[in-house]
Amino acid sequence: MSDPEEPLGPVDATRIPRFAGPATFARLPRIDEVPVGARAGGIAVLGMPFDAGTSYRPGARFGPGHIRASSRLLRPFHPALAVAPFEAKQVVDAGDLALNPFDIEEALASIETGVAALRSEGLRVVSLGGDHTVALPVLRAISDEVGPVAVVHFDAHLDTWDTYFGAPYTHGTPFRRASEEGLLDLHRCVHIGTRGPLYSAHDLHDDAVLGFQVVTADAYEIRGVAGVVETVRRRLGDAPVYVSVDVDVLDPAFAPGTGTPEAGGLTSRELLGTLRALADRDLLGADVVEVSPAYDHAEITGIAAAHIVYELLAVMASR
Ligand SMILES: N=C(N)NCCCC(=O)O
Ligand SMILES: [Zn+2]
Ligand SMILES: [Zn+2]
Repeated sequence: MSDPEEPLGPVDATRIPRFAGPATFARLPRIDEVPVGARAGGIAVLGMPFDAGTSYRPGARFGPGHIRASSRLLRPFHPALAVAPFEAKQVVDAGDLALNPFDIEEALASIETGVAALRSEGLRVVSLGGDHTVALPVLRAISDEVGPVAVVHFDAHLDTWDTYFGAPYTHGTPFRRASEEGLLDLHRCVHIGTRGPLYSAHDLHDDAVLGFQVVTADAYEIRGVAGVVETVRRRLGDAPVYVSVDVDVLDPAFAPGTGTPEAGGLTSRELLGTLRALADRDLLGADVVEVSPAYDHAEITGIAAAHIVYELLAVMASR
């Protein structure tokens, strides 16, 4: 029997093979297996199978299941941070939200309600996308509680464009809408890993007005992880942060399974190292989005995404 005082942890891989048993993230307990009182102060991993906001390759609606399937090999101890995240915090898999694939605004409302419900139980939420549109309603739910939020946004793209085909809610527009809606701390938001062609030079001007500083992918070549981290820390001050990770921030060599791939991206090691440097921060929540398994090979993208989620959980458990 498990000790009711201790967090209920993942299935023990030395007793039940990794390729057997429940298909939750990292083989963690389902939310309904942990009493409400024991969940408070914990972390919920929440699937958002939604890709009606994609502008190019679809398929991110299958991202949550793919990330979970690729998370079976994760182990309980994070050596670089010296933390056992599933012992330090009660982490649960809250399953997937049921999101209307034909009505974007209804889907966004369902996400906001779903995240708010978990947060009202005292759980922080790590979202598994889904396309990047899902970040907007998550920020609505968090900002509704704590006011304008500092966002660290890892992405090849700015995602502060205005509309596509006249549509305001897409995966290329969540951070413009968030800024317009007053959800962002305009002095404390930063993009990391930006690269590739834009629509026009105005894109960068608009982006700065909307509240973002840009750290390009090239900055890693010039200044390394430590240099990037220094810039980010200066931007954030000591504010609590929301971390949004579009898996296309990684080079397509490290994450081919995504909707809008761009050459010249980060290595997995650079991304994990940058996330790790946030371990002394108060993380309000996080997402890992844009995993599109139909374009993945040998679980390359799924494994990268599972490790990104694990890094985020370890960072959250470090404080
Ligand atoms: N959020 C992601 N992954 N991509 C946005 C790209 C929008 C475009 O097609 O220009
Ligand atoms: Zn992107
Ligand atoms: Zn994005």
